[in-house]
Amino acid sequence: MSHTVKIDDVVKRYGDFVAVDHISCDIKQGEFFTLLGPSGCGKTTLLRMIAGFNSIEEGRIYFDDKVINNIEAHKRDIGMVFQNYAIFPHMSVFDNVAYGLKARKEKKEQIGPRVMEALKLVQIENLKDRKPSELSGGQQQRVALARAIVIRPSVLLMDEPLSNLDAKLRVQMRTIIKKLQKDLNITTIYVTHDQEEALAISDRIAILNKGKVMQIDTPEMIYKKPQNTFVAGFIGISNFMDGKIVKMDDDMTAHVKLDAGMEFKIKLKKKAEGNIKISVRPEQFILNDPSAYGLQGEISMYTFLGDFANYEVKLPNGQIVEANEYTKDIDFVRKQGQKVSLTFNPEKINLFNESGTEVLS
Ligand SMILES: Nc1ncnc2c1ncn2[C@@H]1O[C@H](COP(=O)(O)OP(=O)(O)OP(=O)(O)O)[C@@H](O)[C@H]1O
Repeated sequence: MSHTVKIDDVVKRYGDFVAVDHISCDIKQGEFFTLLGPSGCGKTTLLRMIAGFNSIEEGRIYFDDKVINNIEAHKRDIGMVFQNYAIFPHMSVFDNVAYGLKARKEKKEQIGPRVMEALKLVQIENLKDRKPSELSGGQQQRVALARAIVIRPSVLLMDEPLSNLDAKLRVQMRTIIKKLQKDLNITTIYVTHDQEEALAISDRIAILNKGKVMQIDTPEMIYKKPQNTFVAGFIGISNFMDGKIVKMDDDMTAHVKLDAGMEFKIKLKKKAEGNIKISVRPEQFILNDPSAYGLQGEISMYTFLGDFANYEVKLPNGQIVEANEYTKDIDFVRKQGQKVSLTFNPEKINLFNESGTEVLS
């Protein structure tokens, strides 16, 4: 049975530098949980702490209700997949996968069927006699995956397993990994810097920045309801605009005036005043004729992208925003230099405090 993993206020320092800065999160049994963030945010360091390759200086990590801080890596019952495959070049595919079972002194008659079962799960049973040098990158990564799951680990850890593969193979492999993870129901912690991959593959994502957790949520909530401007800016495209709350009604409706010249009303979770920031996704802008109410702008660039067009729109204050519009009919594609008015549904945007650290809407 696979474990829950509880990370409780853990810290890792390299000298004065804090690589993992009081991180906490609860990972459910069978969950596909991803650590996502820019380079150097501490995701590999945290994964290695869970694996037992890095010491845990402060805080605790639990597998179910057992503290694992002082348990050696090879006794933690984890499977690991790395970016560089880390398979043995002199051994056949079969022997690579069998290695972990032999090391655990599994019964001889069990090894063959278990290896074949794992190879079948990653769809490379026909390659069992090949050497790694006779395999493509994607096939090598399947060997690494088979080797990690053959021991039936309680927790599966993966560190950028797809980043050495080309784009098409990455998409294929992530589907295989996701399906395999669900079929085996193994609690999985996955590290990536690729936001699309994280959104596609995860049950929940922890967004990290500078060693701290910025948000833990489902992919959909991370995209639609970022808790701060870091997450809004890191995931997908967000147009940030400055403004002011000019009036607050008793029912928490804020009257907002944007510096770029438009007023709108938005329901907030709590009372607020003064300067604020909003973020608007390109697909949330509604483009209208210039006579209509909204932010008045001029299209400074457009890119036709098949089912939608992407426009850069220059606002009167000089700011350029990105807006997308579906192009069911090519005749409706707007052109450079054309004047437009932009509006949005306030329920679809996010409003943050001035420093961007807290979502207020
Ligand atoms: N052994 C070490 N000694 C000193 N600093 C380290 C060491 N290992 C990592 N760091 C630093 O800790 C920070 C976090 O590193 P980590 O490898 O966890 O980042 P990451 O989020 O996985 O980034 P990437 O996506 O680039 O792999 C980085 O700033 C890194 O330079």
